[in-house]
Amino acid sequence: MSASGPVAAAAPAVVEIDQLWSVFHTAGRDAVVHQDLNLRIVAGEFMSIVGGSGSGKTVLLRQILGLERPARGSVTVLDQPAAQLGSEGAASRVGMLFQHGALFSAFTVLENIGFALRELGTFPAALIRDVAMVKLQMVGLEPAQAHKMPADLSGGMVKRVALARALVMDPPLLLLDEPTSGLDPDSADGFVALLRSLHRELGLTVVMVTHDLDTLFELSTRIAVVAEKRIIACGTPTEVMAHDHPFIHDFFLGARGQRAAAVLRQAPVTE
Ligand SMILES: Nc1ncnc2c1ncn2[C@@H]1O[C@H](COP(=O)(O)OP(=O)(O)OP(=O)(O)O)[C@@H](O)[C@H]1O
Repeated sequence: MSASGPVAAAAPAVVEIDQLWSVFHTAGRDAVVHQDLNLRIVAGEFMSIVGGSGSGKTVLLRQILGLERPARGSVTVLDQPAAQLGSEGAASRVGMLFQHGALFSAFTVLENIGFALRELGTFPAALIRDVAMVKLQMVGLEPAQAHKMPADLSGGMVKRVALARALVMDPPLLLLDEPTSGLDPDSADGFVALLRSLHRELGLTVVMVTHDLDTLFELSTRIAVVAEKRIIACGTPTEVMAHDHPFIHDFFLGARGQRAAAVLRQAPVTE
């Protein structure tokens, strides 16, 4: 069933963004990044956010994480204002994969993965180790990697460890910021395959920011396009590509976009 079909339409909202304004006060003036931006992301979908450089994609992810506050409007995540997610327990609701992995360099792989559980201060160390070990294997890493330091990992392994850390508390919502950036083509393909299988097997709702068209077409059930401070188009990849807007035209219909879109014709993404 396509994500835009009746099941997805009837699914509960995991993220509800209503009339959002994001405003930064810099150098004595207000810079408006989002103006009356609306977006609804439902359970089980893989929503990608695309837009030009500086269009406000990362700020949107930070709003969903509760790291930025709406100047006006609202951002609701799992029926709660995003700003109230707080740091305590937030990892059980939303997992975030930052662009460069952002591992703690002084911690081992296993310590990185178990970080959010350790911070809670309520679980015995042995249990945290066991859970972290399960997550390590879930992202396709061998137990032998558990005691390595981040500096000894390849780029692809760093991303996998960061993903295991984001999922350590089994959050229903996963945010990905440029998940394949900095990876060589083979590692990127492997990571995309992992994201695709975890999305399906764990029933995750995923929100991803990416510039990479191959990643976009391989994974997205829907795409939201940010331009002119709002969402100018939102729908299945095919629906969005049919939209008549100069950014969409340049982004999708250039030679690179056409090549990447060929994957849609071979194997349409389904839930
Ligand atoms: N903390 C901040 N203070 C002031 N301005 C900010 C802040 N964070 C972001 N901005 C501004 O908001 C705008 C949107 O930034 P954002 O990082 O969301 O863009 P983006 O779409 O993710 O860009 P890119 O694709 O280049 O990463 C930019 O003009 C940026 O300078």
